Amino acid sequence: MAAAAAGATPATARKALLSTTSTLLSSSLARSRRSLSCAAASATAPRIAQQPPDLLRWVQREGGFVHPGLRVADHPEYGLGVSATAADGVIPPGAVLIDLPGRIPLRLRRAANAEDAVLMQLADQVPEELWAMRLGLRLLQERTKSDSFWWPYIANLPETFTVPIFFPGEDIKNLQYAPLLHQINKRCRFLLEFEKEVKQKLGNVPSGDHPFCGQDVHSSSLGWAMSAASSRAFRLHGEIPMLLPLVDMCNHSFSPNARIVQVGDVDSPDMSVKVVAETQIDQNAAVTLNYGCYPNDFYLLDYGFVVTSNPYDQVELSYDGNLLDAASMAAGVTSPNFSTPAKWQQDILSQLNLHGEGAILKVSSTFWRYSLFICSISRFY
Ligand SMILES: C[S@@+](CC[C@H](N)C(=O)[O-])C[C@H]1O[C@@H](n2cnc3c(N)ncnc32)[C@H](O)[C@@H]1O
Repeated sequence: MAAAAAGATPATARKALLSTTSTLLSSSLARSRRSLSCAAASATAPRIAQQPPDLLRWVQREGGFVHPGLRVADHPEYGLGVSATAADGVIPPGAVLIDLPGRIPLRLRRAANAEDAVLMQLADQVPEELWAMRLGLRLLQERTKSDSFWWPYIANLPETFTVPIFFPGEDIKNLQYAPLLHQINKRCRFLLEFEKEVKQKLGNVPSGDHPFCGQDVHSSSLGWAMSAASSRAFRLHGEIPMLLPLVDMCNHSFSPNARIVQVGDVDSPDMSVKVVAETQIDQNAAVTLNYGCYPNDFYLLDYGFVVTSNPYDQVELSYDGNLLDAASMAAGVTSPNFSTPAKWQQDILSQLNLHGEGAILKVSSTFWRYSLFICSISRFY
């Protein structure tokens, strides 16, 4: 992801907020199942439970199907992953790899009782673009229950996530890409504000209706839950985001060897979610899914990784005449006129969608489009 010549940033305010926020969000996530306090990120994130139950067996016990030639194993770079075993021969295209009955996916549902009603009221306070926080609230609710049906799933989740809201302030600053910084900033600010709203709401709730079993919820536990949902949820029919145990152990590839198929409507009793082999899967090969054709800033923000040579990557460029004038003067140009372009120059900027309030040019990383941009700019001056 290349850096863009974007507008000036309110550096001091942002620095202050981000350093406060990252300190707050990277406090530690305790190992105890019932605790909602949070831990600093590490390269190979430990799981919520030190010795989590076997996820594959749990899925089978709850009526799901797992292809006998599959296992969950460490991936050298991506954490855990699903892969084919060495022993069972190749898996042919079209084979069902995983089949989850409707009771296994975890999603936010309309309120069935008082504690769910409170949860829904909190979820309704979350803007739609932060859908992962809504689903995260549901996950957090299950994480606090001592008898959660989903405990074997939750126990296998990472204790920490490598998404930028948990980066130290210095690392965030080094990202140097204004649209991404804006999103990180927005999320951090939201978490700090939402923590207050949650505390206020829960302060008036009778203990029996408390959606988190009376536990304190703070920005780092909310951040954990939001990151778990953003990096692991899938939207299938009806665009309802769901956490899909075991399926979400599959890592991402733009050339995946498997795909997800939803069978039946999300509310129908016979709904199920399958993972089906798209291509032959060789012994020991990783089972991969395509998480979506998104640019790298999206992948970094929601998933905490970037894809090398991402064909969907793009950068946003904006034209800030004052900033360019200031930079030119700092570089020794005596009278730059970036801030007062002539009519013909404005026309070129307009063609590039760089003229006018809020104008932004999205440039894909494909070489010829960069070249076109550079040619246009060099014609400009
Ligand atoms: C849906 S989970 C997959 C299971 C995960 N590896 C685990 O250990 O639980 C998505 C996360 O896996 C990692 N991941 C998946 N695909 C990746 C890839 N192609 N490159 C780097 N990291 C990847 C990232 O940490 C991402 O947030």
